[in-house]
Amino acid sequence: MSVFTPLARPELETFLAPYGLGRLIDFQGIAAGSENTNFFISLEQGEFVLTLVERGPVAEMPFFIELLDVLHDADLPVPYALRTTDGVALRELKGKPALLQPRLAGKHIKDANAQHCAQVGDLLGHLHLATQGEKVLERKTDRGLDWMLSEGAQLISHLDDAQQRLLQDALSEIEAHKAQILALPRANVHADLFRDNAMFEGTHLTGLIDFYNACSGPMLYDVAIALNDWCSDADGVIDGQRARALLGAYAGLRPFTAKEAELWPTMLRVACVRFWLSRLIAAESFAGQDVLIHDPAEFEHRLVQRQHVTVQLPFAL
Ligand SMILES: Nc1ncnc2c1ncn2[C@@H]1O[C@H](COP(=O)(O)OP(=O)(O)O)[C@@H](O)[C@H]1O
Ligand SMILES: N[C@@H](CCOP(=O)(O)O)C(=O)O
Repeated sequence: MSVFTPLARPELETFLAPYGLGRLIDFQGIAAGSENTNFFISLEQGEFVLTLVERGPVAEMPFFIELLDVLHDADLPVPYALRTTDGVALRELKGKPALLQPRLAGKHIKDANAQHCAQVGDLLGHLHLATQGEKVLERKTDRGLDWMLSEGAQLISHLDDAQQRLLQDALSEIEAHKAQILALPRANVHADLFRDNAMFEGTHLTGLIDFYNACSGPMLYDVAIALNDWCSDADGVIDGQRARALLGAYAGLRPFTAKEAELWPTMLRVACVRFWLSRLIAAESFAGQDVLIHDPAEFEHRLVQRQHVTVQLPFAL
């Protein structure tokens, strides 16, 4: 489980009092998640989630709070930091940055179908429309192309021969296309829109959570990250029906450009490298600990399958 910082009822009651949301009825640590400590909190006035930020870009909490405010104001189903009666959003508990957010309805789904994927494409399109161009809130990702190149170069000797060839080819491709990728149309990107960061009621998308990888960057990168998770089968092969549903819904809101269509296969591979590397690093650094570790091989297989991309971007000449 991933409750890194346990909390006792009295300290929680003291922390929650300034929100003016009534007495604490119940609270429960959330086992899912791998970065932060989260609790479901029942107060007299509703259901909430308390997050203690454990690692990652702690100093950049004001960016995440501002971005979620923008998206909430755009009526997107995202959490946002509730304010105390004195107007404070970012607080501290047990020495960690702490946020109280509304609890969103719905649950994660494991087996996505084309309807789920269309909803994901639609939400991603709205997220990008709300933040693209001059509206973008700048934040450089800490897991961008330079990070991939330097971490990849360090990790490559830990891999077997076939894996080394696969990774080396992908790193060379990143190096060769870096400038073109960074010149693609930009917005704020979630950068981690996996099934375990979205919630559904039936086929209705009710929540997008976990914005701690959000940054400013190429919108196509976000589409590739989402498609790699939502539209892959167990062997990493892209499911054409789900992929067309996601891409079609997205393109209905924001048509892809010619340059995006050209870089699409490359971007799918870049998005595989990003999570193959972060999972390899997590598997090494958290080995033997009680922390949720995702299987790095899943992205190795997806990267193998992305060597020949048959699902093109819907792009009108
Ligand atoms: N605002 C929210 N509403 C409902 N559930 C939430 C909310 N925030 C987090 N959760 C639940 O907590 C789990 C872990 O949250 P997440 O942000 O993914 O953690 P981590 O940053 O540690 O990966 C999610 O899978 C979800 O079930
Ligand atoms: N969704 C990711 C985990 C989040 O990435 P991280 O780099 O912030 O750990 C995955 O499934 O690997």
